[in-house]
Amino acid sequence: MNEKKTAGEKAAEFVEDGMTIGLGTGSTVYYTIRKIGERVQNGLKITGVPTSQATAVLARGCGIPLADLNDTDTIDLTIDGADEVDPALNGIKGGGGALLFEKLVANASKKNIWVVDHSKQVEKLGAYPLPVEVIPFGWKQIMKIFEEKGFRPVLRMKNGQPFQTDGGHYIVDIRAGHAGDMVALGKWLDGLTGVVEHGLFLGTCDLVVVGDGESVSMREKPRETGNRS
Ligand SMILES: O=C[C@H](O)[C@H](O)[C@H](O)COP(=O)(O)O
Repeated sequence: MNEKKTAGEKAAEFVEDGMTIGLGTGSTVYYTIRKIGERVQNGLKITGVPTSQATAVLARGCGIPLADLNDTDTIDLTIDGADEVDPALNGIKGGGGALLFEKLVANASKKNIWVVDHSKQVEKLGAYPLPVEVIPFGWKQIMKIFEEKGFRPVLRMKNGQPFQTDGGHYIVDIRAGHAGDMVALGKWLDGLTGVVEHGLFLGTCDLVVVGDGESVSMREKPRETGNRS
């Protein structure tokens, strides 16, 4: 069973006529975008706000009308993937390098749904390498800081060159498992000069749709979960 497909397609059912929809990035939301595209061909009227160049290409190919985030007042719903999700629906994102645009779109959205296969569910965040987007100038200085903290940083590469995000930045993947308090880690990263964004999405997700074997399950954010960051 393709759990990414079942979860991704299920989430497309939340899209309603007239909505502005944030379109996430990755191999799971791919199926959501394809399904939304089918519904658009059958008369659904929506506007999509893509979170990456790859998603813009995919969505355009599916016939989904697109708008830039700068030309969008409110996004009704964003559907996106995730690399890890904990029981409070906090997560790590950015395995595909789209975290900065994804966070901007998510923060502008009234509701956020994540689509994942069952392997992405974890009790505690941090086993998955946490992507940190940094400016290319002086990136080695930031690596040093991460090394001193025991985060074992790795500059993400592609075809023998540093991987470049759609925003023109680099990604440093760090091992954050031992950090414990992810809120504190997020705040620390927010305050580091040269760090543009990080892949901790805390309090962002309202509903997760999980592909699990033959079935799909859904979990809502617990009420006590704090503000987005
Ligand atoms: O930068 C990429 C995004 O955060 C993706 O949504 C995330 O990596 C999950 O992707 P996938 O569904 O391909 O596992």
